Amino acid sequence: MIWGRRALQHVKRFKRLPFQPEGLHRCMSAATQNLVVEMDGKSGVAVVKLNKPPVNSFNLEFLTEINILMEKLENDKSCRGLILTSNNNKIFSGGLDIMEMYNPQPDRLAEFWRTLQGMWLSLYGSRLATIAAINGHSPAGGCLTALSCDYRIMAPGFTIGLNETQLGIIPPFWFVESMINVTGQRQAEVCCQKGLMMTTEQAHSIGLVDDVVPGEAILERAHNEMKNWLKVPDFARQLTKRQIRKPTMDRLIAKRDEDIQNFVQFITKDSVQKAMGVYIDQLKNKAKK
Ligand SMILES: CC/C=C\CCC/C=C/C(=O)SCCNC(=O)CCNC(=O)[C@H](O)C(C)(C)COP(=O)(O)OP(=O)(O)OC[C@H]1O[C@@H](n2cnc3c(N)ncnc32)[C@H](O)[C@@H]1OP(=O)(O)O
Repeated sequence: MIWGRRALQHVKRFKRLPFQPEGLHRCMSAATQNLVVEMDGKSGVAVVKLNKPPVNSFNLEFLTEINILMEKLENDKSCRGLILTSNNNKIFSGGLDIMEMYNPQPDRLAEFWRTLQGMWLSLYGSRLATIAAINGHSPAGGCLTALSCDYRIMAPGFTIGLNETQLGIIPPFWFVESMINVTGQRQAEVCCQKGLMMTTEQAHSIGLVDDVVPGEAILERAHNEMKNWLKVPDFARQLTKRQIRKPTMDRLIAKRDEDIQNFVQFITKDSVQKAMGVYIDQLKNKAKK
């Protein structure tokens, strides 16, 4: 992948701090502008916290940061597992940054979508064992991110779902397939068509979420679950994951350009722009109240 100038600026910002002793093992902390990363050198588990106020929404720059970090972790032989969570204990991620899709410049819009595809491909196809510790609301693109992991733990009191149809948007086939692969066809049919935002308990009952744990205990639970995943020899786990996920990934890889064109054509329609404007006004007005 060729990174643009903006992306390279982010690479420079990703500062590696010196190894620091933590207990008996070494722990590395690092930070980009919008990500907090804690790497435990002994267990090989990286905890990545989304840290982009106010709602961890994914814009082009944030997605680029995540892609660069994923590449670093994939290439780091000592890293075996990734726990993805939020630094904001109320919102895991508000999904795609709606401002990227409102009055967009077509070139940036296409780059934005390609970068989202890249993020999904790297997380969904990661060699690492991946656990989403969902410690807040997780609509649309936030839900997709969680669906891309191997295991999901969610705190009660929040909502999650692919709610695109509620916004008059058709969820792309790879969003829907991600849901089907986790919940099964019937549940995916219902929740994607209706654009359901489910409570933690509802999500658990359809298998979208594997475990429900109070927010304050979610990271500890994620680390314990990670130990189970890392008991399996890496190569066996990785090749099995690849075998299961490859057909879904291949479908996007084969249609990547077509998918970008569809997205750009759809988003730039006058009717969609009008609806987007109304939705943004509603969000801003709600925030003011
Ligand atoms: C052919 C295929 C075509 C298209 C496919 C497109 C697929 C799209 C996928 C998506 O992910 S679309 C985005 C969907 N996300 C949402 O609809 C979430 C909307 N937000 C919320 O529901 C809530 O904001 C919340 C995330 C639950 C947080 O609620 P809270 O009450 O804590 O915060 P508040 O609503 O006051 O928002 C604070 C602040 O943040 C702004 N905001 C919220 N969400 C987004 C977002 N997704 N993108 C950009 N900005 C967002 C909100 O406007 C407020 O801003 P302000 O303080 O400046 O007013």
